[in-house]
Amino acid sequence: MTKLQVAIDLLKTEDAIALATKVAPYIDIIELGTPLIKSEGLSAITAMKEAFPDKKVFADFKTADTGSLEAEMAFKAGADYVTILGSIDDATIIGAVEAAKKYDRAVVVDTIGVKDRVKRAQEVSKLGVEFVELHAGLDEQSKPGYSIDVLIDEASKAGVPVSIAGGVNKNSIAKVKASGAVVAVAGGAIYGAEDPAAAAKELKEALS
Ligand SMILES: O=C([C@H](O)CO)[C@H](O)[C@H](O)COP(=O)(O)O
Repeated sequence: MTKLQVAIDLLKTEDAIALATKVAPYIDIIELGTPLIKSEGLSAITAMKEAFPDKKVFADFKTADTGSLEAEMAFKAGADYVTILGSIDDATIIGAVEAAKKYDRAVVVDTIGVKDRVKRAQEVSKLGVEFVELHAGLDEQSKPGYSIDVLIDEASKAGVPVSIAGGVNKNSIAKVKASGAVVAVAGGAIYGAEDPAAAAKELKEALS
C-alpha cells in the first residue's frame, strides 16, 4: 500500500507540531521540510520524534556533501529517514547509507534537479537507499506548464521503490497510487488546506 507522507514546510517547530497533531491519524511519515530544519535546527527533529514516537520522522536535509556526517546528525537527533541529493557523487550517498546501517535508519535520495530521474533512481537504488524521491521542488512547480504527470509516468517506469513529491493533491492522488509509488508526499495540499485533517484524511482514504 502507498504510504502517506506530510511535508511540513512551515518555519516554526510549534506550528509544525500543531499541524502534525491534527493530521497524525492519517499520516505514516512526518517530514520536516528543509526550510523548517534551516529555521529551527536539529532540535525540531528531536521535538517531532518526542511528540510522535510511533511515526516515522523524515528529515529533508537535501545533503550535498559529508553524507556520513550529516546523516549521523539527523539520526542522532531522532530522524528515521534523511534525504541526500541524487545529483551529487555516489560517495556522499554511500557515506549516508553507512551511517544509516549503524543507526538502523534509512536514506532517501532526492532527485530534485536531476535531469534523468528514472536512470538516477535505478543507479542509486543499488547503493542501499530505502527509496528514491521523484521530486519537482516548489520553484519547479511554479514554472508554467508544470504537471505532476511527468513524475507519475516516471514512477511507473522506474522499477525501483520511489516516492512522488511535487504537488500531490486530491486530484492526482489516485494516479500516484496507480503508479506503484511506495510513498505519496503531500505538502501544500495538507498544510495549506483550510482543514488540514480533512485534507489528510481524504488523501489517506484515496490510498487505501
Ligand atoms: O521538499 C519540498 C520542497 O523542496 C521544499 O522543502 C516539498 O516539501 C515537496 O515538494 C512537497 O511539497 P508539495 O509540493 O507542496 O506537496
